[in-house]
Amino acid sequence: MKKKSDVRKEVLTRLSELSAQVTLKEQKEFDVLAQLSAMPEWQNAKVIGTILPMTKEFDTYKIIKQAEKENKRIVVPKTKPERGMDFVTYKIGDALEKTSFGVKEPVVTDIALKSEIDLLIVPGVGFRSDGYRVGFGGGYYDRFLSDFPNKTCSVVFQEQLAEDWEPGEYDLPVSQLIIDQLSQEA
Ligand SMILES: Nc1nc2c(c(=O)[nH]1)N(C=O)[C@@H](CNc1ccc(C(=O)N[C@@H](CCC(=O)O)C(=O)O)cc1)CN2
Ligand SMILES: Nc1ncnc2c1ncn2[C@@H]1O[C@H](COP(=O)(O)OP(=O)(O)OP(=O)(O)O)[C@@H](O)[C@H]1O
Repeated sequence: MKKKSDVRKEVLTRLSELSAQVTLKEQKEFDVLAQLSAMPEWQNAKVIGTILPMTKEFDTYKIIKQAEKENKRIVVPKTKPERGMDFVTYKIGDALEKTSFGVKEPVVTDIALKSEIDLLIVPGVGFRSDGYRVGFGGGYYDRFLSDFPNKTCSVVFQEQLAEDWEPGEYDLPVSQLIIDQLSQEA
């Protein structure tokens, strides 16, 4: 059994390697996007929660562009003191500011109610196949998910799968993982 901190380190190394393979990473992202946008929960969603990505993360701009094409409202996190987050409307081109952690957040804050977010795409570093996740260690999503009423999923590279660790008392699984189907040799 591994510690969550070791899983985080191990997966971040694999994500660095994947980020260097720009074309492979993009192919994986388009593969996952195709699976995601075929889901009934995506098709029925009016409001979708996602993130603004850092370099090693899944390029969620692909997801945001697809959602805009389908006239869906996109909301992304705006962090607050005490490890809280609001989800605020984001459209491509909106003004952003960088937090001390290095994540971009919208300047303007048009906050969505939790119950308005039909589908929340939860970020993470490592994932067990049953949906338990290791994040960057902020605990933001574990807090947010504790009373989130709607569908959750995560978009995941095969490189992020890590089974050999035990979730902690606050950890909550996402209800569905969407994993790239590209073979490692592709
Ligand atoms: N792209 C993206 N946005 C996201 C997340 C994410 O995983 N990915 N988050 C997913 O949760 C939230 C931000 N996550 C964070 C996780 C950890 C720390 C953190 O450890 N902060 C340190 C200080 C770091 C610094 O300022 O350099 C600390 O608070 O001690 C901050 C934010 C919201 N936005
Ligand atoms: N619902 C909660 N209430 C109080 N503390 C919490 C809650 N959820 C998580 N925490 C605390 O937050 C800290 C970070 O949690 P953890 O290591 O699980 O973060 P993570 O899953 O990697 O990050 P994130 O959820 O932001 O992606 C831990 O100390 C944990 O005890």
